Amino acid sequence: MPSMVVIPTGRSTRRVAPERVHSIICNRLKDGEEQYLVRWSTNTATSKPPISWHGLNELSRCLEIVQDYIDTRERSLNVASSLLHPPRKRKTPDSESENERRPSPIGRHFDRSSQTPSLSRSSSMASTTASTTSLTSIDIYNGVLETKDGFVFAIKTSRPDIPKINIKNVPTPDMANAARRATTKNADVLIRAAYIRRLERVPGKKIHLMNLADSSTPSLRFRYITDCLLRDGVHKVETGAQVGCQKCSPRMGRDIGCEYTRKCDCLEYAAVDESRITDPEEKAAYQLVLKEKGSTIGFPKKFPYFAEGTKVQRSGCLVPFYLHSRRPIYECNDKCNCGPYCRNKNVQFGRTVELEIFKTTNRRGWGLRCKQTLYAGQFIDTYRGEIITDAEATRREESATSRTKASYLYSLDKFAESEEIKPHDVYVVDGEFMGGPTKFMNHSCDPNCRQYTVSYNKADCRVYDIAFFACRDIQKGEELTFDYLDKDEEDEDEEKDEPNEDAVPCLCGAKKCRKWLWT
Ligand SMILES: C[S@@+](CC[C@H](N)C(=O)[O-])C[C@H]1O[C@@H](n2cnc3c(N)ncnc32)[C@H](O)[C@@H]1O
Repeated sequence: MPSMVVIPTGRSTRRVAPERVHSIICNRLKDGEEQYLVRWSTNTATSKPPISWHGLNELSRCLEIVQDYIDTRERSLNVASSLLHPPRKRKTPDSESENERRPSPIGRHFDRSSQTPSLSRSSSMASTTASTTSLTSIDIYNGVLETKDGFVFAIKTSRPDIPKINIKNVPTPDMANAARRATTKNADVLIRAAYIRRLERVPGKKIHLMNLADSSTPSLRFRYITDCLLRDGVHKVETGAQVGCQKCSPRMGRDIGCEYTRKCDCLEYAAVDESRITDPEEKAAYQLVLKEKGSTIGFPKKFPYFAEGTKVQRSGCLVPFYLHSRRPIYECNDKCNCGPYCRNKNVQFGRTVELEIFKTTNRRGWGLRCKQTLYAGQFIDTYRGEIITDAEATRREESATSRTKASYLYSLDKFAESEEIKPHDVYVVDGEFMGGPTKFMNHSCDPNCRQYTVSYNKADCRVYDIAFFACRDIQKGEELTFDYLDKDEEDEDEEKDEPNEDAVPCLCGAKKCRKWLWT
């Protein structure tokens, strides 16, 4: 039988080992200290798992779990209810299912208000007994605590001197009352600081966090990544098979790479720049190609980005032709001969603008805005996450039990029709658990940003980047939004779908708002 360890408070060397924690089920203020009731995992099912109270100094490795608890508690208190709405186009895996195992003390208490708790001693009784034994002085139920290598573990025990409590009866009415009165201010501060530390580690320009609406912080379960992660069953065309432009060189045209050449293989599928076809013979050849739907290789191509030499604020921005079309952009890649400074490389170098994640005040959850003025066509960032199969996306959607979840699933179906990719073979980006700050971009029916397909490998029509560009000049501090429906121009006059029962009301506030996020 392991010996009982009373964890000295104020010693940060001993911390609760998060992998052993099932959930946090209650909070309280004890002698001015915020404490949280940890339910420990057990190997076998039991109605009396070990439970123990811990201060924040012991929970520094478990802040995600504390945050889950606080979020659920807030929802139960109805303070931040209905911030996020059920997704339509794609639903997300339900991290709330985890939360459902971690009932809020308030919700639980109300649910069971007609029941008489079977626990004969309330927590306050337990602490009264505490004065007589060291065991109850730290309020441990159904188990003992042990420390190893600075970590605290709980071990189930049947020692008669340890208070027994059935998990169904936790929180007790006394605990629920105390929880309702207790603040979570210190935990909120620690959670916010942990999130900011993570943002500081994201490469590139600074990402700020601002919340003037409430005390919440975006989920600590989110991991910032710089490249998408390919999950099971997702295959990218090997980089070995990637084709780069071979006939180009770093010293072509005006010393700026592929832009002025007609030889660039990467521009194979780019739009033909008809204004540069002046020779009558070439004009006739081009007409023939158009008629026969032949290859446009060898004709001058429209380059996607403004080159150096244009106005400073335009340099690197999308040219109007691409900005106003839905045409995919093919950038040069590592296999190209044009070298690292080719102007046909832009999105692949990542974000160069300073952003701010902020809490909206009209029930749209978090949003994203820029800390600097952006120009029409300026690249913002890509949408990143786990790339999963359609089957996995469906599984994650179906496992969602909450209808009040935000959607972070984005189908990579740009080439589905042209390449005859079957719907179940289309991959999906899930940006809920890992990704970039664009995860927080909200929808607007009158957006200031637009999403574009950017590919570095024309042989791969299933894995590509989704890149956000400003579609008009954007003032510093303006919220960045895009249209979630991403309709091609030709679809835009399509008849509007009637909203179904799961339709999410749109809160974008635009004059021409379609009223529904997804129908
Ligand atoms: C990709 S997330 C955007 C970030 C999200 N606001 C958050 O806090 O994580 C998409 C979700 O945001 C919410 N949302 C975005 N735009 C909205 C709008 N115009 N009206 C209402 N809800 C919106 C919906 O819950 C939607 O499922």
